[in-house]
Amino acid sequence: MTRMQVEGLEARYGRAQVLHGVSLSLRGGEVLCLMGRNGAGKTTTLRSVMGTLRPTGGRITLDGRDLTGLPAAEIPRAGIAHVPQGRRLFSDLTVRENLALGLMTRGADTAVQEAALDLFPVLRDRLSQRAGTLSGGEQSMLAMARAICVGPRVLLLDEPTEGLMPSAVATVRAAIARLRADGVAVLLVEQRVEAVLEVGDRVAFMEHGRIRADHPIAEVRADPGLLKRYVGLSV
Ligand SMILES: Nc1ncnc2c1ncn2[C@@H]1O[C@H](COP(=O)(O)OP(=O)(O)OP(=O)(O)O)[C@@H](O)[C@H]1O
Repeated sequence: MTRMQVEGLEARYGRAQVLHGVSLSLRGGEVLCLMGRNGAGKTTTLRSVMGTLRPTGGRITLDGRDLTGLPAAEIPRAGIAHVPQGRRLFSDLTVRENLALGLMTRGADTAVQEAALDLFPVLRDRLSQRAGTLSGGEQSMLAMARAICVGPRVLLLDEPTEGLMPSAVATVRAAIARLRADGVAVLLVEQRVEAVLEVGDRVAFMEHGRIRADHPIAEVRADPGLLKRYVGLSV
């Protein structure tokens, strides 16, 4: 079974150290939610795992293989896909072409694309449309569909439902549940508590570039003090 381990990850922007030894571990078929206040380092953690920001310390392993310091292009090939903030689609390329780039990453076959389109049927009608002309919600769904086309063992999602209409939010959550059932390990940065409680198995709370607490979802439900302390939310 898939297992990703992050140990003592450190990262900086220029002279400012932002991650001070982030450790977490994630298994296939599990959704780990990363929560914390603005600026806690959630996005930086995902970027450091993907190698788009080169970590200055620590180790990342996937099923025992050390991925630390690999060029950013190698990380998706190793099986970790990312839906970043801002989505980073190729806006001049069509929906079909964006998905094809996902498929090429690890040589997934078109059945994987069909499965992704089954999760986001709205994209099926827009395969020839340029990504840049999709609505914001459709772009978010395309970014997720493209990541699914990689055929990842681990999927990193940075606030995938941000700015979406309720119906699209439900579609994205259903997709996360499907991936989990298929044994994908999901690391989800999410601000919305109800989303975390619905799709999460565990919550890791970040503060000032460190993981301060890591709890099964049942404990988060039972102890609203955790959300209040680390996210400033009353539920
Ligand atoms: N490109 C950058 N250059 C310099 N500092 C940055 C850069 N990106 C982020 N930071 C800083 O690093 C810290 C962590 O940012 P990060 O985006 O990881 O936080 P976050 O937990 O994802 O926050 P949010 O919930 O607001 O998205 C913040 O203090 C932020 O200002």
